[in-house]
Parts: sequence; C-alpha cells; structure tokens
Amino acid sequence: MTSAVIELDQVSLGWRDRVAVRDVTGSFARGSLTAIVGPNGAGKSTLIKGIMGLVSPLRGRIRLAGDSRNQIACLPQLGELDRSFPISTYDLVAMGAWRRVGAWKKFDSSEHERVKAALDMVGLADFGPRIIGTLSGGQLQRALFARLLLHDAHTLLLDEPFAAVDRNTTEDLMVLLESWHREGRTVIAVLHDLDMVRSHFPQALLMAGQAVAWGPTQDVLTPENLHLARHLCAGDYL
Ligand SMILES: Nc1ncnc2c1ncn2[C@@H]1O[C@H](COP(=O)(O)OP(=O)(O)OP(=O)(O)O)[C@@H](O)[C@H]1O
Repeated sequence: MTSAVIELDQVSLGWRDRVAVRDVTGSFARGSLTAIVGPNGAGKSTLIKGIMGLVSPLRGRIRLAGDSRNQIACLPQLGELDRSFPISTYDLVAMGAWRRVGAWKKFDSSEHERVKAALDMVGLADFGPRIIGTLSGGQLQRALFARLLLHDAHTLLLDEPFAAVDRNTTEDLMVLLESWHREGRTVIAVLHDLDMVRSHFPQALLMAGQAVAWGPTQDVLTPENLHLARHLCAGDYL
C-alpha cells in the first residue's frame, strides 16, 4: 500500500469573505506525479498555498507526513516573484539551500558546487552573476528550477511551471520534473495544458472551487468532468 504524503480532510480555504476551495478530501501518495487543473479562479493556487501553510483552512485539516513542511519545496507563479529585487541568479539558486545551511552556518564549498551543478543542469552555467531582473521569463523559470534542485525536498509543488516559457524550456524542465518523479519524489504541478497533462501526468485533480474529480488522469479528464468544471466556474475557460 502507498502512504500519503499530504492528506486533505474536508478542507475549505478562502480569502476574507470568499471561499475559494470548498470541502476537498483526498490524498497525494508518496512518489506520485499529479497535475492540478481547472479553469481560471478554480482555486488551484489557493490549494497550493494551503498545503504550504500560507493560507489557513477555514474548515477541515491538512495533514503532512511527518508533520513537517521542511520537506516540501514550492515553485511560485512567476508573477509572484519581485524581479526588481537586486539579487544575482547565483544567490537566487543558493537560497534553495536555506533548510540545510540556515542563517548562521557557513555556505561551504560543497554547497557552492551544488549551486554550480544546478545552474549547469538547467542550462544557466554562465548566468550566476546576472541580476535576476535581466533574465528572460524562461531563464528565470530555469533558475527557479535550479533553486528546487538545491532544496532537495521529497515533495515539490509547482504553480504553473511552464507558463510564459518557450517550447524548448518547457521540454527541458519537463525532463527535470520527470527525473524527480523517477527518484521517488512526490510532484504536484498546476497546469493548463491538458495535452501535456494527459501525456506526462499519471494522476490529476480537477478543481472548480471544489474537487470535481481526483484520480488516474484518464478517469479525471473526461469530457463530462471538464464540462462540469467549466459550468461550475461559469464565465471562465480551461
Ligand atoms: N490574495 C487574495 N485575496 C483575495 N482573493 C483571492 C486572493 N488570491 C486569490 N483569490 C481569489 O480566490 C479565487 C481562487 O483563486 P486562485 O488563484 O486559487 O485560482 P487559480 O485556479 O489558481 O486561477 P488561475 O488559473 O487564474 O491562476 C479567485 O476567485 C481569486 O480571485
């Protein structure tokens, strides 16, 4: 039997007077590769924020294996990052080592080698000194993937990792994401490209303010479920 890394028990999440995610129950199995899909405003990012502990449940419970968020790394939506912050690409990536290094320990040569290897792996070997404000959207997304490599977490949450990046970058980053899955990590990604979900993600969670369907991708992404999701988020599009 596979164990759950994240369990949601009748979870509702929201913002002030607005419930964005209603009554979601289910679990992400250890080592699973799941796409969270749904129309705009369906609550996908809110669910990710709830799992990260950035939004507290209005109702219900989110249980994490080992009761620890230390082993969860998140790739935020590009739009949530302040690109005007004057930090180098190297430092952005090195921040992924925070859990190991902390505020006071020395950033030793092995961590330095890890940053260099991560930059190399995402195709940014020469970009270390570049200020992040000078990177293209695709280069910045590569740098954020390198930061996840440094984090070395057992669970990875990615919010629209392929938004606003070109095809080559998407293909390169998808290879990385699949390698994390092969290594036995749990990977959860918010995606809009349903063809990509069908060809790469064995599990899917279809959201529309609530969980419309959750399970094997071919059972979730049926025309009926997609129609229902669109209807529940009337006025929005998949
Ligand atoms: N910080 C916030 N304050 C108030 N309401 C918010 C906040 N963030 C999101 N919401 C609202 O919560 C609902 C769900 O938003 P969320 O960002 O989770 O949707 P989503 O499925 O990720 O959408 P998209 O595909 O457009 O990114 C929306 O109605 C949104 O307007």
